[in-house]
Amino acid sequence: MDLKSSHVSPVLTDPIPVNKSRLGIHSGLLTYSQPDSPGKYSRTGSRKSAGSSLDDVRFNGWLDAMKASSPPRKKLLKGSNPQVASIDYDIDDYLSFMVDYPSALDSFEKIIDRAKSKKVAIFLDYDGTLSPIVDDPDCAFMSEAMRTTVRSVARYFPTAIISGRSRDMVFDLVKLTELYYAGSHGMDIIGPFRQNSSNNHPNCVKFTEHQGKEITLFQPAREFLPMIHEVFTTLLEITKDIKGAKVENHKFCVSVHYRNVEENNWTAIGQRVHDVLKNYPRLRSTHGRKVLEVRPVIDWDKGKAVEFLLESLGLNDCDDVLPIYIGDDKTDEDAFKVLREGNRGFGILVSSMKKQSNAFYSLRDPTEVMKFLQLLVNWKRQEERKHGEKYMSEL
Ligand SMILES: O=P(O)(O)OC[C@H]1O[C@H](O[C@H]2O[C@H](CO)[C@@H](O)[C@H](O)[C@H]2O)[C@H](O)[C@@H](O)[C@@H]1O
Repeated sequence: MDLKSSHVSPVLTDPIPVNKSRLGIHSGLLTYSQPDSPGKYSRTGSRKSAGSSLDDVRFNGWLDAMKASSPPRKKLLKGSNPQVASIDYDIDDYLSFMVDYPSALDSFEKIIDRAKSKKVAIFLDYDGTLSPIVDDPDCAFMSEAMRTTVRSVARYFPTAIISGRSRDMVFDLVKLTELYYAGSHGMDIIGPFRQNSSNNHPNCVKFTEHQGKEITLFQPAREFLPMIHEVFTTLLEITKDIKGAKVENHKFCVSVHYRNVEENNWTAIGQRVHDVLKNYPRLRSTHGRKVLEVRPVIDWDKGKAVEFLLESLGLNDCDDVLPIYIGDDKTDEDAFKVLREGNRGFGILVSSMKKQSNAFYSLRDPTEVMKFLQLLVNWKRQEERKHGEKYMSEL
């Protein structure tokens, strides 16, 4: 990706393909009143004009996806922690999944074979990767052991966290200054400053930290801030009567959680989000783990954020760089895809269930992620020790 030469805003101008087909499927019943005024930043009517039946089809697709993010549990492995929300271990499925996406722990030798004499860069998702999935998003804490491990990783490799949460929120959870952070699915990045790189992009602001370090703030969806705030307020209001619903403002995107909502209310929650978005053709919704994520329609995602950070780090088009991205949900697929298609590194999917992915390897849960990161650190330490010994013997 050459951000430098294009200087094109990632904001797309005409996001909604107009499909005129009418399939005549009736929509679900609304149990709430839509706000009279669509709000200052919305553009009423443009989605509605595509026909309500088309909306119904789209909505039904949403409902399927909402259900798909919550597959039924079958056989639970022993020793599961009851406080951890989603341990959907099905042993048979998991074993067949491992054939397609081998364990990164079992394949560690193979991985370091590729890493030898390369600069390894580490990209980490937060929820479900560094912290276990729990019922309350405010309580998704990472363990001290994981924090210590991530700190060691950052000592040896350039390391960034790329999360759907707001950048401030993910920093408050991780609390490590040694890393780079990208919040709101990569739409809010704090990265290193590099002259003559994508940092010259118009959406980049360079500034100097209090310790004197020059850094770059990149926010490609800045113009959406008031719109996102407005949508957040609306979604908060119209879901407040649904028990268990939770709406989070992540600055450049909004999360609507239904993990704690009774399944027979999922239609209502999906329908309300869907109806609000009819008034905002420049926003779309994606599916995470029992969460609908409302975000700007811009050509920017976690994959683009990886490319941006690699370029900022001076690691973009080198054959001697091996980026590794570890993540657990659909939004991480954009990053896996960038690495797979560019044949430049690989993704590791954190999952205990069978899934289709652009990743190459898998890890079952954050505990395995921590083991993998520790193996990487130990390997790097040994490499450095070997080089040190070789250097001394040559003196
Ligand atoms: O990109 P990520 O760092 O993985 O963030 C994705 C979403 O993570 C959070 O929600 C998820 O984790 C919660 C805590 O374990 C869980 O309760 C929820 O069901 C999951 O969807 C976060 O709250 C969302 O805003 C992020 O978009």
